[in-house]
Amino acid sequence: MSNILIFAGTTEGRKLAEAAADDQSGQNRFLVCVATEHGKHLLPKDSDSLTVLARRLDRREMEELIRKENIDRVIDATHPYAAEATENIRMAAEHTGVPCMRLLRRQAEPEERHIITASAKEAAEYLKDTSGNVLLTTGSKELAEFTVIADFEKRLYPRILPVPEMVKRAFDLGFDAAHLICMQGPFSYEDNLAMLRHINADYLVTKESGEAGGFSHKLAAAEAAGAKVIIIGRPKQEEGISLEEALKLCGLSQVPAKKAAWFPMFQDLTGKRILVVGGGRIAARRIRILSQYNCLLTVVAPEVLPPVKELERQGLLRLEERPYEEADLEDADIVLAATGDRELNRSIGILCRQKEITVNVADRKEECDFYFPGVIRHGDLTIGFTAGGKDHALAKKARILIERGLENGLDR
Ligand SMILES: C[C@@]1(CC(=O)O)C2=NC(=C\c3[nH]c(c(CCC(=O)O)c3CC(=O)O)Cc3[nH]c(c(CC(=O)O)c3CCC(=O)O)/C=C3\N/C(=C\2)[C@@H](CCC(=O)O)[C@]3(C)CC(=O)O)/[C@H]1CCC(=O)O
Ligand SMILES: NC(=O)c1ccc[n+]([C@@H]2O[C@H](COP(=O)([O-])OP(=O)(O)OC[C@H]3O[C@@H](n4cnc5c(N)ncnc54)[C@H](O)[C@@H]3O)[C@@H](O)[C@H]2O)c1
Repeated sequence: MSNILIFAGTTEGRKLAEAAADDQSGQNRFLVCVATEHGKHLLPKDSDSLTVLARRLDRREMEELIRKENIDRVIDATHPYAAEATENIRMAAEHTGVPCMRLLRRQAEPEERHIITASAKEAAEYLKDTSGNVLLTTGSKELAEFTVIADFEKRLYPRILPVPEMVKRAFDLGFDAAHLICMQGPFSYEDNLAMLRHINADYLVTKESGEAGGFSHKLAAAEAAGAKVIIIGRPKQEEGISLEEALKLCGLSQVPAKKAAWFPMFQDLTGKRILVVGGGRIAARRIRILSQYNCLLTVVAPEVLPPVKELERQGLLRLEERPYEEADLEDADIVLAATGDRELNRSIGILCRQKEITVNVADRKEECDFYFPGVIRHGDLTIGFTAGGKDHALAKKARILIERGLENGLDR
């Protein structure tokens, strides 16, 4: 019999817990720790083989738990950005002499997710060819490097220590007072997110500072704010084992994911405030359909196709011919992100989930709360088509086939 302690809080942690709950071998007892009741809610119910504990533990409490429960092995499946938890788990395991494995999702190399540069100079060179606001968190020493950027005093927001020499250096270089963020860290995820939002940042520049510099908080906040991260110096990839390896280590086999199709729920859209961001081919196709459902439609896009303008003339929607702004989400009940800009669509999806607004992201099915169906209306009959997001052309083909069938008198 072995006792295994799992720190969960990620999809991988949940999958491991599901496999543990299904374990019929009688060989293992699993104790799964998550930080919150919400986290517990997402996990399987307690069973003979599994107990879930919902509480944020400090290092001492972790050690007590490991000793009290006679833990033989620890698996850390916390979030990659939860660097503090990972450090506590590692230390607690070390102090109690229990082996500890870090479970990590296979993810893209940092080079694919972020812009990695060798120096501040190189980061500045990169920014020269971009537009949008930048939160500079590299300190005041390298500020001069960034003055090669055109309009640097308008685009850049340096975060520097509230020390007279440093503030003076920034002024001497020509930075604008209204753009200086003079504060002493450490900065939490929330602090970073608030600052990125406040300055409407498209970029965050940071050094690869390791944990003392709050690096992971910056990355997580930038992701939530939809800001691209430029890292000076190459970040270390955390080492760890995969979900498959963790399952094997625990003698478990993965519970097959329940691949249920999505339920076709027909919804009353009367009076619902629906925001469509984008006015191209895809948006126009969806706007045309939505305009038949008594909802309050708003379309925001710098360029829209003629059919959308025609619907505006008919008073069926409000049209804002300009780029999207975050404030557009205020008051929306449902949002469709259908611009040609992947990063923008993605950030709209993230913000909507944060604000609990139902969202459809036309270029990434994984980011959708609902799929837009192919639609047929034939008298009182309404038909929606989906191929579960797996074969869009099939949904279209089926729609056309049934439409023809209806026209040819299938309904008689
Ligand atoms: C039903 C329909 C409704 C509508 O759009 O009005 C619809 N897609 C249709 C057509 C279509 N879509 C695409 C093509 C190009 C050729 C091809 O790939 O086949 C064509 C053909 C065409 O346009 O002729 C490309 C595409 N679509 C999605 C992605 C991203 C991804 O898969 O992650 C990409 C790649 C984009 C890229 O590369 O950037 C995603 C989604 N598209 C969906 C709906 C949702 C689930 C649908 C399902 O059940 O499968 C879902 C998951 C989310 C959503 O957007 O709601 C409509 C038929 C309407 C009709 O004619 O009746
Ligand atoms: N779900 C689907 O069925 C499906 C099918 C094909 C393509 N797609 C994806 O859907 C997206 C849109 O495709 P499309 O063919 O309509 O593209 P498109 O190029 O015809 O239209 C893009 C629209 O986005 C608008 N836009 C660009 N920047 C904007 C901003 N900052 N704010 C507001 N609006 C902005 C443009 O003005 C334009 O109206 C693409 O990402 C495409 O990959 C989805």
